[in-house]
Amino acid sequence: MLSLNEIHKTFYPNTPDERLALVDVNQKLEAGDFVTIIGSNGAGKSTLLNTLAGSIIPDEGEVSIDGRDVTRLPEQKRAAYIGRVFQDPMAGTAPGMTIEENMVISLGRTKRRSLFRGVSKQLRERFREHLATLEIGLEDRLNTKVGLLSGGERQALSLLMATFTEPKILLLDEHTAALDPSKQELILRLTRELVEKHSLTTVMVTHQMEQAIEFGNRLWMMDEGKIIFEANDDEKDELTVPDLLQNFENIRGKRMASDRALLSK
Ligand SMILES: Nc1ncnc2c1ncn2[C@@H]1O[C@H](COP(=O)(O)OP(=O)(O)OP(=O)(O)O)[C@@H](O)[C@H]1O
Repeated sequence: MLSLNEIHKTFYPNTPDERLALVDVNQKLEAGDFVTIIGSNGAGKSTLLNTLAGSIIPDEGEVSIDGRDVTRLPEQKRAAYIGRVFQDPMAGTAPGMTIEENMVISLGRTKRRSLFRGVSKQLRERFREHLATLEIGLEDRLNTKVGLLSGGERQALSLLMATFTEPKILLLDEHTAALDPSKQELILRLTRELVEKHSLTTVMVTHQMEQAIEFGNRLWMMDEGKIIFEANDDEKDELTVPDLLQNFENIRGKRMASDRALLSK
């Protein structure tokens, strides 16, 4: 359903600041696959996610979703296929608008719907039902401005907004990294529930290796723009954090340099 063919991306080519961000990335995901991505500092993880989202256009190669070449489809047009949750809880929602208005906007991303047409009783009920599944009481706060919510509540709402429209692909960009441990747990529980409920094809970047092992059926390890190691299904289930670190050393002949990964191990 998602294929990445010979993707290359270099920032500032042919200058002293040249950075190889993606080098010959070839991968395919089947519908319902959940891949976690780990790697060293500057390995290209964010660039890969941005390439999927359409905020970065690769220099070479092709991204296709369900057989459609979307390589050059701009981010706004690709939004109908893609749900995304960022590291910063402030990034996925509009603080000056209410929960209900934010949900209308996320619906509008996928269906042609005007914010100004008003919200029918039926739609409001649907929003309420979705919010109730989060089990944090947001269903009773439809008219609360999102800027008043806590970081965890806001990230839960971002996650709901990114998933209830049933995108083809869900991108999670270290989406628990800025939260304290109890809120991380909440967001991870909701991630699991929402991905299962909507059978979403999911790509999750994380610095926490245990999270990368625990979640999903596939794992990609990146370094210097390349996917240097992958593990699928049973093979992935058997992985441990020391295995991952050892694999990195065996393949690259050096230790994985990831400040955050090592700190959060
Ligand atoms: N907008 C940009 N302009 C110039 N260079 C960039 C840009 N974005 C990324 N890079 C460079 O591309 C390489 C890959 O960066 P990227 O942010 O994708 O890595 P990452 O794996 O997400 O890193 P980290 O885990 O440290 O956040 C790095 O060398 C980085 O400095």
